Amino acid sequence: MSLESIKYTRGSLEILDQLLLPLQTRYIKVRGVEDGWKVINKMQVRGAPAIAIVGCLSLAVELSPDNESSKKNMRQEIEGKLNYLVSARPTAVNIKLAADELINLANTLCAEDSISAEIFKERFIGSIEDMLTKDIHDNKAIGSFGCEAILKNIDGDSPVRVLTHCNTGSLATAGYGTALGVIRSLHATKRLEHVFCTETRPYNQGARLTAYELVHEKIPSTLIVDSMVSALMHTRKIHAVIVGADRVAANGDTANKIGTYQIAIVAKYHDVPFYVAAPLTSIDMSLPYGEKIKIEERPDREMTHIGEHRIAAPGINCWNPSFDVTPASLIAGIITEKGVFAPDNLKSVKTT
Ligand SMILES: CSC[C@H]1O[C@H](OP(=O)(O)O)[C@H](O)[C@@H]1O
Repeated sequence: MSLESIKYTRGSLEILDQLLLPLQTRYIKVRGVEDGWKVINKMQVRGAPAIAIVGCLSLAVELSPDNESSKKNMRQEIEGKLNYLVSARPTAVNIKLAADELINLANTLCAEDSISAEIFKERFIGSIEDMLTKDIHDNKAIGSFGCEAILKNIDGDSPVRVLTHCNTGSLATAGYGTALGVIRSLHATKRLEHVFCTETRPYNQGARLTAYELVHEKIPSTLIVDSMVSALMHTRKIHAVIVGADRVAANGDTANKIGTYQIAIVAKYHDVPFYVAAPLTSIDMSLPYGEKIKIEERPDREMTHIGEHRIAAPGINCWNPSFDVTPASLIAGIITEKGVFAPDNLKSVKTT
């Protein structure tokens, strides 16, 4: 049983193959950018922050043994490889923003005559390695702010029942998680009565990954089928919904795992506050609203089969968008490492 999705030391990267969870724990070596692209595209590693971190670490591993190239050559290689990594999956913005920052860093280091090729490489790789520790730090802050936001609506010190969708925990980040980080913080402060997690068809991030994390940490939880959310809210008092994000547009519209939008609609109908938990690296201020977000469509086989077992009639057409967009009007707040913001107030915390 391991919740460590990423194992990294300078020059060496392994990722936990999430396609095999929860029944098998197997790590895969990532030797460079080609491997990085493949494990992201196949969803052996997934989750917006983890995609960015693993993608960039795959470049760091590839660069590490290079003691011959000039700064100029490294910089040229870097831009091409980062743009290639960004193409592995189109919806989550984190890897694109990380790539932009790293290309800017490479340009700055290249332009500084006093910086040797050796220092260039050290500073560049060090910047990527910092992503690991920053992500965990940011997730702990998201957890704390999210806990505060949910509990402020609760009378006294009674515990809460919450719902989450997909997987936003240690398996989707460098550790602790975003929406699941809020749930971990509620549990740690003894204010969590119960968490309900949806199975999240067709990849089953909830049934296979979130349930795995919750059971591992003995957090009181119940798995439900995606189509049970309205019945759950009709029969039980749910105090809040907390989900993650792959890309938040400037107006607060949020792309997240398919099924999120309808949960937000049901939450509105039942007057349950619906929160998005995401680091600032998931917010794309270059997109004015959610309709502009590119939604990845995945292979039919992810719907028609579970493993090698076919569950859908041969010949049926499939539509398999991996994400949908929840309008800002359905979102009570966006929980970030800098605090909780109204969806229409993101410009107060992020400009690019
Ligand atoms: C903190 S992970 C954010 C986000 O990523 C997941 O998508 P996928 O499993 O396809 O990478 C899901 O939408 C999570 O909410």
